[in-house]
Amino acid sequence: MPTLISSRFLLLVGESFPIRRAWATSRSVLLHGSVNCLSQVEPHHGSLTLSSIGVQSETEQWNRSKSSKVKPLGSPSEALKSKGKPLGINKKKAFKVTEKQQIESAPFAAKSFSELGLPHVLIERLEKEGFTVPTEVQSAAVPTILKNNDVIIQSYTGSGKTLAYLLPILAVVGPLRDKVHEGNGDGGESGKKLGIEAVVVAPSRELGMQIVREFEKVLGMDNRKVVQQLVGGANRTRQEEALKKNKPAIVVGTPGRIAELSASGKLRTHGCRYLVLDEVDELLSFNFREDMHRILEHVGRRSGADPNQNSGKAERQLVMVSATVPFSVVRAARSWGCDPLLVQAKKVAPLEIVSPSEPVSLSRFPPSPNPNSSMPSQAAAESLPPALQHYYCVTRLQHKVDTLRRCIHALDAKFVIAFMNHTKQLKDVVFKLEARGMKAAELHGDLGKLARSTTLKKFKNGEVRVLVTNELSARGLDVAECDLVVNLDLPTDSIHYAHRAGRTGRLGRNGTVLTICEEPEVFVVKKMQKQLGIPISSCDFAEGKMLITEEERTPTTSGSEV
Ligand SMILES: Nc1ncnc2c1ncn2[C@@H]1O[C@H](COP(=O)(O)OP(=O)(O)OP(=O)(O)O)[C@@H](O)[C@H]1O
Repeated sequence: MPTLISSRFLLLVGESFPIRRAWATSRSVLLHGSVNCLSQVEPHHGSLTLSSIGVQSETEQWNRSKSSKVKPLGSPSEALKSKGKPLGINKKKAFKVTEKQQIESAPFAAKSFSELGLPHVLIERLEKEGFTVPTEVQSAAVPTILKNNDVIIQSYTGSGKTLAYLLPILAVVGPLRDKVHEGNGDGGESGKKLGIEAVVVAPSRELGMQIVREFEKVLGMDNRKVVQQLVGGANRTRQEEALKKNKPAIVVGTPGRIAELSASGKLRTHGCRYLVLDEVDELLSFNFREDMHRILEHVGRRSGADPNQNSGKAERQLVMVSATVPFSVVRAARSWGCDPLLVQAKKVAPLEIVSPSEPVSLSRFPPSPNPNSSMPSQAAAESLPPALQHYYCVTRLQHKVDTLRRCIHALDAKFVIAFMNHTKQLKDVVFKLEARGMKAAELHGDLGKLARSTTLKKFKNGEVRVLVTNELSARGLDVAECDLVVNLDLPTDSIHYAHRAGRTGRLGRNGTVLTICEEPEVFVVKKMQKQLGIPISSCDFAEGKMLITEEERTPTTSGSEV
């Protein structure tokens, strides 16, 4: 589209470019792994890393002076180096910059799991499964939860929040637990006799199943019956039978099914020690209101205990988890938890925002006492993995799918998630992509459980290249290889943008996010760019290449000023 980009400075990836554009160009180099481009940059600046080009702290970079575009080389994390396997999605094309860039951006703390107070047997299991170094948020969360604190865990997508709560639970519950805890409560060799000891709630079946698999991975095949899935859409009678037969110590499920089983008396959770709310901001949305109320009132609450009394609160440990923690979550934590702490990648702090007497609202982002609160935007900014690169492309509605296809070819993306807002249109996009020879499949809530899990399996094993989906897949879905996220429709706000974007660039890997929009929608992209404090560069596709448009950079403002 020459007319669209003619007035701006244009970068054609793989061709010559002036060295003064090193910052923007370096991003393209990393994106495409083009040795041609690299060779033109290196003689002037030495080898580049993510931090050296400022991508790791893009917000900072964005706000800083334009003259200091190339930073000095930082030292790679020893912790990740010791893992010995590169995380890159472009492994085959990798050149020396790529590995350093990935190491730099990986969220690992320079610690081992043994420093976190976990039992030896659990650490052995972790090592067997290839988990040798905790991520930063795991290093902060595990000891904090082990000390019996109620917590909110907030860290960006793909930073390992699941293990951050799963490990301290397994340190106390089930066969891998610390023997110190053996004499506690009713006691029991495998922990089974104690009944349900941990309830983990997730907003979707897919996420629930994924959490179960993570538990099973750590527990090992022999112990996998310690955890039981209770997701909606699955056969309820079979779940009830499994509860009776296996007597699991941990259940993971969706709010509806857990509340249903609890109300019917088939799931007894009054003696439960842990209640985990994964994707808590989603769980507190209006849709889940009644079920969440039942769960919060019953799990870990002995019958007869007054929920308004502190004594009632202390019976269970509450763990709330999300990449985005809006005001409503802080309020919920204060109301339902006991002096909860906020755990982030490198810090643990008390919640100071709302007085404990304030009522909990189970609606999404309720009006806060401070109408100018920038909490949602701040939360979104902190939820983004640092190694992501963000672009937008302007096109007409009828050309969106073609732009998607050209983008996939230009970036040679292998695992693509394309988001839309309306379920009805997903099929049409799949049809168009397949007609052009690209393997695609739709994934949405109207499909049955089996169809959903089959599609997801096919996507994960590479049979399907493009997963066309809606908000269902925006949260929690962990497909490590996902290298491209495309917004075919604009997300409703920066929080939704952050969760969609977070399906790529997981655990320090590279990732690209492209928003395909029409001209009148560009202002929305600009607004999200400001709210998130990230650069979202304009781009186009021609001759199988990505053209990145250099735009005038305006300083970002905080979310509250937008
Ligand atoms: N210490 C670790 N070492 C290696 N891999 C890890 C480690 N911790 C987590 N992972 C892996 O990283 C991936 C991302 O973890 P996880 O899904 O828990 O991220 P998350 O922060 O919960 O993301 P989201 O916010 O999108 O739900 C998973 O595949 C997980 O198995």
